[in-house]
Amino acid sequence: MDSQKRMFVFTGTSGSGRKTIARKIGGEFGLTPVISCTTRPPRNPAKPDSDYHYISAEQFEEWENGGLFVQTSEIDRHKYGILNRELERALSGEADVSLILNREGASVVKRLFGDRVVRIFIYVDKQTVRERLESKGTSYEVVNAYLDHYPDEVTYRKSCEHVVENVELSRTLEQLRGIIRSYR
Ligand SMILES: Nc1ncnc2c1ncn2[C@@H]1O[C@H](COP(=O)(O)OP(=O)(O)OP(=O)(O)O)[C@@H](O)[C@H]1O
Ligand SMILES: Nc1nc2c(ncn2[C@@H]2O[C@H](COP(=O)(O)O)[C@@H](O)[C@H]2O)c(=O)[nH]1
Repeated sequence: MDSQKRMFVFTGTSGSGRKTIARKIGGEFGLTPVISCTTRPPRNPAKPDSDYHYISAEQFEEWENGGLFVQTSEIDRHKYGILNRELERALSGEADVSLILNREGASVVKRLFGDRVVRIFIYVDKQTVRERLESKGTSYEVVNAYLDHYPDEVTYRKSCEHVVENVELSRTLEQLRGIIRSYR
């Protein structure tokens, strides 16, 4: 693997806007996204998004037993993990990479890759999470699951290299541009 590549890890509280931010900032800076596998069904099964590789529980278990994942986590009865080959492919390219992980995953990659990993903690308050998710039609169960995780998730900010509150998107993106440029 190329030791020069940075790994920007977007972590934080669920529903805070990490996917939106990672997509926009990743596009601007040409970051290579590392797509996780999950056994969670797509939010809209009729039109699966490209946020994950959606795989069966059996397939996940087989790959997990075969040691194919860098790390795995179980969240709300669903498994999530980054494949070694997916990360290696991303790191063998020309660009820095981006990952979206919970605190467990972020801690593992930090331990494995040290200073190359920059953890950016994105958060908003609980009420804002609820309002944003409800406004995009997210189910009651999913909104409540996100909010249940909030107290545990928010404590991880102290461990991260950067902490950004995502209130006004344009301001968040400006802050992030400054952060990413400071590593170049
Ligand atoms: N600054 C912002 N202002 C208003 N709405 C926002 C802002 N940032 C993101 N959103 C909206 O909030 C919702 C949640 O964003 P997103 O799906 O990116 O969050 P996430 O943290 O990746 O969630 P998850 O925990 O599902 O990974 C989306 O509808 C998104 O468009
Ligand atoms: N430890 C890992 N966490 C991951 C991975 N891929 C995503 N995630 C995190 O899971 C939760 C739930 O995601 P959701 O899209 O189902 O709401 C969220 O915090 C993600 O950041 C992974 O490979 N490892």
